[in-house]
Amino acid sequence: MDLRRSMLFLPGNNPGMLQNGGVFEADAVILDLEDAVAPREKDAARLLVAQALQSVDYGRSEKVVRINTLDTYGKQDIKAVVPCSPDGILLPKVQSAADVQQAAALIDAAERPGQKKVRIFALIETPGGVEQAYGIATADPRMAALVLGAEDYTAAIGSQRTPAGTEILHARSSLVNAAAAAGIQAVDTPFTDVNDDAGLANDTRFAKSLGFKGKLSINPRQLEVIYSVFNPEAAEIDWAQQVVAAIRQAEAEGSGVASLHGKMVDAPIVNRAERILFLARLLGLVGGDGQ
Ligand SMILES: CC(C)(COP(=O)(O)OP(=O)(O)OC[C@H]1O[C@@H](n2cnc3c(N)ncnc32)[C@H](O)[C@@H]1OP(=O)(O)O)[C@@H](O)C(=O)NCCC(=O)NCCSC(=O)C[C@@](O)(CC(=O)O)C(=O)O
Ligand SMILES: [Mg+2]
Repeated sequence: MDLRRSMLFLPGNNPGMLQNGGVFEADAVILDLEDAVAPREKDAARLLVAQALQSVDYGRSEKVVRINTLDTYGKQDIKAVVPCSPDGILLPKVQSAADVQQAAALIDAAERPGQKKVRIFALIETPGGVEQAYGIATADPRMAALVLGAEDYTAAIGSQRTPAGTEILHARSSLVNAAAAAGIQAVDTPFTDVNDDAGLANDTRFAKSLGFKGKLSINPRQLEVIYSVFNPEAAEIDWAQQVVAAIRQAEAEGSGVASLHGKMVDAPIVNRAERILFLARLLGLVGGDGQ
């Protein structure tokens, strides 16, 4: 499992933000050539992003480039940035499996021999994309995650964002289900008020409860809040350790079901506990044996 609690957007036309993007310890950075960049700045931003990929140390952050749609500047973007070894390409406004397959073929042609395969992240931000989410998630082996873009999506369905998020519940759940069925991750839409930490925490907790594995961010100040939600809490880790201990003891006694504080522990509960311990191990919160 790759750690993508938050993916931080860095506007591709802002040399300062591109340069500093490695210091925030985001699980992923997204060097943006699409909506953060005005049309007259597209060529300059493409050069800047290609240069940043080769010269800036983004540390442990996964390096992802959001390109433009393939019917605008996207083909030029792929040609310029893929040979600079990004870890992934975020495709905006994906509507169908064919969109992913067309991009995959272009990426394939642009990769240098021996280069690590570039993953694809599909930004789902249209009603058609939501309808086709499973086909998109399974369109190509390069697919790493489905990512929700709620601003474009709500504009397209003629709705408005609200704090409760009722208007995007269907899209959120559709993405989570499609991604889980395809065995990839779902990453939630950004929270656009960078000064409302409480609102961000609520929105992130809700996204996590639906099954999202991470959330986009647009400002480094949002990372700590998002991490605090996605990181397993001490009580969760403690529960997971007790579950694993209980099932081990039951198995030693020849049973596949255990009881913990009066509650049944069987395979799905153990799977959930193991996911928590896996994440805790990745984050160094427990040792290699889960203790
Ligand atoms: C929001 C704001 C203007 C706030 O500015 P503020 O000035 O109030 O920020 P401050 O916190 O005061 O900055 C303190 C220090 O942090 C530095 N700093 C800030 N942000 C940084 C950053 N991202 N990376 C590195 N550094 C950063 C800053 O340079 C300063 O450094 P320094 O001067 O050295 O102290 C700013 O963050 C920003 O521009 N964010 C990126 C916005 C963006 O990428 N949008 C497009 C992507 S979303 C999208 O497209 C989604 C979607 O697809 C979804 C859909 O469809 O639903 C769609 O279509 O909408
Ligand atoms: Mg968008």
